Amino acid sequence: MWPEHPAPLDLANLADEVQWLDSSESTNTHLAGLPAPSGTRLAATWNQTAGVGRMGRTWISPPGKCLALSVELGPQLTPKDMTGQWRGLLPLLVGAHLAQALSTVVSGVTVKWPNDVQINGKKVAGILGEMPAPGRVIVGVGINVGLEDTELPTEQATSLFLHDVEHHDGSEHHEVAHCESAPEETFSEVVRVFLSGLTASLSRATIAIPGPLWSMVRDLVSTIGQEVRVTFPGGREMIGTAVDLDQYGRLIVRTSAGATEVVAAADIEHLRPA
Ligand SMILES: Nc1ncnc2c1ncn2[C@@H]1O[C@H](COP(=O)(O)OP(=O)(O)OP(=O)(O)O)[C@@H](O)[C@H]1O
Ligand SMILES: O=C(O)CCCC[C@@H]1SC[C@@H]2NC(=O)N[C@@H]21
Repeated sequence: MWPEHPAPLDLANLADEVQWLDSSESTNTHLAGLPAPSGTRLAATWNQTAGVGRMGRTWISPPGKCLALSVELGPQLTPKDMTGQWRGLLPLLVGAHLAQALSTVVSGVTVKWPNDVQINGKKVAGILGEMPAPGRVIVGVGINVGLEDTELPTEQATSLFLHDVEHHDGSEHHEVAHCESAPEETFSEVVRVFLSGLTASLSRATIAIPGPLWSMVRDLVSTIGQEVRVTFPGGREMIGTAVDLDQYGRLIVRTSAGATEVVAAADIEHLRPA
């Protein structure tokens, strides 16, 4: 069972400043309200009461069941030009590292463009990048950890608990729980893999994104190759096949009439494999 009151995670040394919060309205908003840090700053809680999602939506986090974690990248890790290649690629890079970390305890993890992490096509985590002031970048992730099926906010959502990973010991048999360690220990390790991977990638790539990093991201984006419905801000819709990701993290979509559209911001629905 996932504990009703999970213990704080051990996030020591994962950022220059680490704040574990008993509760927070929104860990992103919490960090944005603090003065800019001189290094990286991390805030996390099991009890986020007014989580913010993409496009002003609500992020639902039942108490004790959903990890809310935000990191302000700080001067050393913030990409120098957030108007160019990084704008679209940063959320994808975060998603790719989170997918890799979750893959240590469950199989079938991919990234749905632009910013959802899914297990077998269902959303297990969402990512929200925000720039509260020029040069400040905060990346927030909400991970559905202990939700039972009656607690899922939508039919398209899932949780790690539903994949039996709360005691996972890192062995090959992802669907079976064998280990004696506390679920919080397992999950602290997942977060450690996620943040250390993200930090290492960012420290290698503050100006442009190296090709191998872009390829790593592209390989995890399950949207490529799918037939998709694209809904642009404003409501225009388009159906086509997502054929690739460009160097700016935009999705290339080809319609059946042969037109190609480069999509920078939109909601995507996977219809069926093309
Ligand atoms: N804990 C949560 N887990 C999953 N989805 C959530 C949660 N809380 C709120 N939602 C929101 O429910 C809505 C429906 O989720 P759905 O999986 O259909 O994704 P979507 O519309 O493709 O989402 P997105 O716009 O983030 O890509 C989304 O806006 C999603 O962000
Ligand atoms: O899929 C989405 O719409 C993005 C959800 C992002 C949720 C996380 S939880 C931690 C951080 N704090 C927030 O208020 N939102 C992000």
